[in-house]
Amino acid sequence: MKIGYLGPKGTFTHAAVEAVFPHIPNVPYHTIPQCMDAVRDGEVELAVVPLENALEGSVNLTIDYLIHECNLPIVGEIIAPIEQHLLVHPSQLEHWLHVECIYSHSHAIAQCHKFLHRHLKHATYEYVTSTSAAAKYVSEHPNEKIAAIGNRLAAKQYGLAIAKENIHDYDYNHTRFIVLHRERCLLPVKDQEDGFKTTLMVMLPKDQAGALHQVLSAFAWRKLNLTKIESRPAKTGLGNYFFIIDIDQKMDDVLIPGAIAELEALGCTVQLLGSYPYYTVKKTSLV
Ligand SMILES: O=C(O)C(=O)C[C@]1(C(=O)O)C=C[C@@H](O)C=C1
Repeated sequence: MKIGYLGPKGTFTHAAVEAVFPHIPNVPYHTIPQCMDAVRDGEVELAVVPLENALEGSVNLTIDYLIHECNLPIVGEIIAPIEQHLLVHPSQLEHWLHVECIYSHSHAIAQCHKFLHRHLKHATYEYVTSTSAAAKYVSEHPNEKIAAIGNRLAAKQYGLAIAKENIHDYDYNHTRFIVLHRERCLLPVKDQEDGFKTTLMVMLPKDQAGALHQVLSAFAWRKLNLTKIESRPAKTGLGNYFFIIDIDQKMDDVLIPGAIAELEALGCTVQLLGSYPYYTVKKTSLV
């Protein structure tokens, strides 16, 4: 068995994979869609990709590619703490306040806006596919006045120095990663899961007054606790949206199937994206 992840080596996704699947060989892919395609095409059995960050919100590319392009079931979730550091080539360490351009993943830059505004106002941003891709670029251009935002694992992997630690703007910084497989399956994880979730995609019937209220009632009167509801454009016309709904429990025989049947009776299209265990990674087991 092999696990694909958003690479190159040293991303937060890589750290999450190593923490939960330490004995399974892993393979880096350049982009989130490439990771998902690798599972669909059978190059790897599992893929781990970022889904949502506590400070910056959803990783839209993951949701959109999953819904519109590569419909794989979610079979697990990893929740990991995120610590962002400012990384520079060791030769630039003393001059980090003069870096002219910051390289990183858009989510990582967004998690550090207050720091960047306060200390590096003059710098421009270069958005790349991952934090470790940024670290790699900085390591390969020692004479440029540039820095990357990334983690300790990337600093070590690419021989960079940490100019400033913990530059994320709020202490509680965690990211949810989803684990994808071609079919529903049990994960090869030794640790006890921390709980279960069920994720649905719901498309409302067109222009119906109170439709969202009725959808929420189907969960509310069954006392199904929702941990997330988010809308994304259906990409079929202005005002057309689908909802991603996370329910705080495993698929059962009565309540969730009953809620789905009620939504369908209301004219909604419902798709079960997965019912899966989640694992919370402790700070010490990361980088
Ligand atoms: O670039 C990485 O290191 C990733 O694993 C991607 C990603 C993201 O997409 O949110 C993961 C965690 C952090 O929130 C920042 C970046």
